Amino acid sequence: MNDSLTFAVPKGRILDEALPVMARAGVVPEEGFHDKANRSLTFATTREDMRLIRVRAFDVATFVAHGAAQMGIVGSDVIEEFDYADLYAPVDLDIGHCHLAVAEPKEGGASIDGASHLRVATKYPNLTRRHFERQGIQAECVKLNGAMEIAPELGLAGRIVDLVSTGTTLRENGLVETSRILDISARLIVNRAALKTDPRVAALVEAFRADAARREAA
Ligand SMILES: Nc1ncnc2c1ncn2[C@@H]1O[C@H](COP(=O)(O)OP(=O)(O)OP(=O)(O)O)[C@@H](O)[C@H]1O
Ligand SMILES: O=P(O)(O)OC[C@H]1O[C@H](OP(=O)(O)OP(=O)(O)O)[C@H](O)[C@@H]1O
Repeated sequence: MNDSLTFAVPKGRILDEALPVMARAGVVPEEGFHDKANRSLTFATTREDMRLIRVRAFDVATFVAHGAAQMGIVGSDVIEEFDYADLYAPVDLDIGHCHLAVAEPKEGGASIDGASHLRVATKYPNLTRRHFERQGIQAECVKLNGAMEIAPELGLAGRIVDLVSTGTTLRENGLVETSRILDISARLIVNRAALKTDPRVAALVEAFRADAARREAA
């Protein structure tokens, strides 16, 4: 099997935590990867048969689900939002911990919504709709790609659904968390067809799994 393997990583905040985990499984980028001025999106690794691509977090799942990359690392928020049938997430990497939550203005601004219909600003419309449906509430989602926290103050939506880690962003924007939807951590993801047909993918899954088990036991 001479085809090159492609491993997708998110360009943002998970990356620093992911690199040591990848290294322990034998996935090590070549020089140039850490150079902030480098605009290249594809990088060689110390394995001749593997390259890395560095893309937006949501796009990691899309590349892997379509088999354009055989494997990658992404937050479980992204996996749950897309729910791609061709994605398999076999290893919890125990990094990138945060949670998805509903938040509203501290001063009760969300009360402008009716009881059975809400407008919510979020990057996660599917998870948001599912969460409110479970309570018999129809959520109208306004899709934003960042800075959700300013939406209530500007009257775009009464509530937001966003990621929370320390809670600082909510606090500094006058919001309070009202319910927790999902606990999140980063996962190794693989394309199901690639896992079945390429033994190198199965071997890498085992390497990540063994490392996670070692860390859990430590
Ligand atoms: N505050 C946080 N603390 C810990 N993990 C977080 C936090 N915010 C986001 N994450 C995790 O990091 C992922 C976002 O990764 P990253 O920052 O690489 O995204 P990105 O591709 O830069 O985002 P964007 O598409 O918005 O540019 C989320 O999907 C989530 O799993
Ligand atoms: O609870 P905290 O520790 O304050 O973290 C939460 C913030 O982190 C994430 O944003 P990020 O910094 O990734 O920027 P983004 O808005 O561009 O997604 C998230 O969307 C929140 O805004």
